Amino acid sequence: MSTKFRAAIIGSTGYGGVELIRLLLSHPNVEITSVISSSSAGTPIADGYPHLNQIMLDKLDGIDIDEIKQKSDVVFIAAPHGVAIELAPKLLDAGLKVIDISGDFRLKSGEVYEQWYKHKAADPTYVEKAVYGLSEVFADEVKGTEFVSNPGCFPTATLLGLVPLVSKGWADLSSIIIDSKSGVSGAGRGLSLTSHYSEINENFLAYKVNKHQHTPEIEQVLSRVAGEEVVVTFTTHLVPMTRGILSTMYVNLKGKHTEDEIIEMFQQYYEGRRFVRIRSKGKWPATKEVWGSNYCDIGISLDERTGRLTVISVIDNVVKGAAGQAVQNLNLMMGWDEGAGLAFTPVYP
Ligand SMILES: NC(=O)C1=CN([C@@H]2O[C@H](COP(=O)(O)OP(=O)(O)OC[C@H]3O[C@@H](n4cnc5c(N)ncnc54)[C@H](OP(=O)(O)O)[C@@H]3O)[C@@H](O)[C@H]2O)C=CC1
Ligand SMILES: CC(=O)N[C@@H](CCC(=O)OP(=O)(O)O)C(=O)O
Repeated sequence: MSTKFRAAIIGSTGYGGVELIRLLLSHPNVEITSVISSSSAGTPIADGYPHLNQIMLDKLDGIDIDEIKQKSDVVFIAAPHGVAIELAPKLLDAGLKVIDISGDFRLKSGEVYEQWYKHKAADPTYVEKAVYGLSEVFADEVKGTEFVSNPGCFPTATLLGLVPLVSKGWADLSSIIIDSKSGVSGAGRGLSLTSHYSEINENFLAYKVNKHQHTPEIEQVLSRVAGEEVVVTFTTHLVPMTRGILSTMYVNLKGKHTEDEIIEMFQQYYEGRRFVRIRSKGKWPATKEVWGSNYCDIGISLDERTGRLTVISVIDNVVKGAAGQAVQNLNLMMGWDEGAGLAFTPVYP
């Protein structure tokens, strides 16, 4: 009998789910014991994803809490908003560990969740239990927890570029502007007009301006780190590529700091955290440099004329922004090597 930790994936037929399959298939401590679909139970997962032929023979299971309990130790939920609100409490009550990659348990205020997600909020008892899994910042809280709420893709890229500055007290908290761009896989596999080839090819557009659901998530974390309320301006854009997020953050500094000093402070903040790489002076990262990997690369530039800092952060939205960080969080929860199953090089070119 296998002694590996058994994982089930709800939403395994989506982009986040299928990336979890890719990562967990090579995880040394984990075995995928159930791939779950709410709409295609009984069919082989490779029917919808032929790249899994001869790699994963499993048929999709339906959603049955008792069966999931029999078959697994941890459940990843990679489904649209609202699904985990119903399922996570049942899975936790059944004694399972849960890692939810949707936004359902990220916001501590139900009122704020309902305002931004236009959906009834989760039971506050379970919201309280959920640990926000921004791995490099909240690792101590993730260690040993049963329930992780995985951060959103834009917040992951953005917060990793802002938290060191805010925690050090070097940022003018009223000045933060975030300009983010995402590849189309961030919108999931479902068809929609904006992800339609002829709409996005040779195109570049802003969307959900001042209305993006990740705004309160970014503000919640920055406020917590700062110890006072932080409000940001956050604009998202869609770019004609498949994977990748690039976030550019503009921040006025409090006090005088040189660029060298700021780069060194970032390097110290992330010392020993292998998945965050701070670029040296004059070097800025590109999405291709993290493609298919769990890295977040950050470049920093100080405009000495204005005293304004520019921080540029890149991730692969499906890996560090979703499935990769979820696996990193499982590793932290279990006390395993943080990089287990994630120690691969970005795909280049
Ligand atoms: N794509 C990305 O880069 C990121 C996505 N996320 C979040 O992760 C979640 C999944 O995203 P993504 O994989 O891109 O989305 P997809 O649209 O690609 O996949 C979502 C999957 O959820 C399943 N699903 C739909 N309805 C239900 C239901 N009622 N119960 C259970 N499962 C259901 C569907 O599969 P089936 O019909 O087979 O059940 C579908 O394949 C979302 O909440 C998203 O916001 C977070 C960070 C990054
Ligand atoms: C390109 C694109 O459409 N991206 C999605 C990201 C959604 C996501 O990953 O985050 P949640 O889990 O918080 O929904 C968006 O902007 O809504």
